[in-house]
Amino acid sequence: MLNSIVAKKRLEVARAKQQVPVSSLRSSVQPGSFALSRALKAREWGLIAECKLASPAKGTLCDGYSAPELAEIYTSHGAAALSVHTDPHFKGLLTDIAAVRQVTDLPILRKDFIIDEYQIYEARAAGADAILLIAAILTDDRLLHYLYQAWSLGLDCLVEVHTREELQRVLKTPAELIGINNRNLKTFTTDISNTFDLLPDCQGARMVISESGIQSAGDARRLKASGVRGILVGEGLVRAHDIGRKTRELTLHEE
Ligand SMILES: O=P(O)(O)OC[C@@H](O)[C@@H](O)c1c[nH]c2ccccc12
Repeated sequence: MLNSIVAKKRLEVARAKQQVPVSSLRSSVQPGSFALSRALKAREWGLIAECKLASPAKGTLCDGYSAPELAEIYTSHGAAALSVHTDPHFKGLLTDIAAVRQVTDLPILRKDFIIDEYQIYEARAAGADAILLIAAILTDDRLLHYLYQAWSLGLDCLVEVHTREELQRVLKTPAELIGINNRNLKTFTTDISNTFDLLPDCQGARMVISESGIQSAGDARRLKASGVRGILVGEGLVRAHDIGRKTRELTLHEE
């Protein structure tokens, strides 16, 4: 599945480059100001709430709300930042970032499969503050190159790992934000114990975000107690009976 998504992504990027060449995209970009890392540093605990309308494994997850409608709910209920899917397998579009930007001042992470520098310019041109870099689909050289490329545009990078081997590779880079994905991208099953397993290996000044499969305030509390700085949650929010209330719950607002 991951391989087929990446193969389609290459075609998608090739088409986009034909429509808007990298030179014009580059000249239209205003640098960002590292809003995601600033927001996370300003608090002990942060919820990155994801606008996730569908997933390849489960199909439609949310048909009652659009990405900007979800963004408004998340913003008014205390999320620290937003993640916006821009890949079609998740019913996402690049234009969703600009639409979400219209309704919120929170930092926006572009959630996609970044395999080309072009997508980093696209992300910033669309108004994103951060990108996801997935270690499993990037070589060491590319990962490092994209990190510096993003930073030169004032964009933060959430660098995602699922295994200890990926984490060791990422620890050799200066990545500041590490996302431990609890979802195995090959089987799509989730288990939050993956965060507890890998967390002790994350040394230094890195901030760790636990990603995927997080459902309850209990999960959030256990992750916070273990030293994680925040969580990235999609399904647990969009499938909740009361999305605003679930958002508030995962911000651990009462504590
Ligand atoms: O919906 P969940 O289980 O809360 O997961 C959110 C987020 O972590 C997930 O969408 C995600 C994390 N990394 C990814 C990489 C590709 C696609 C999707 C993802």
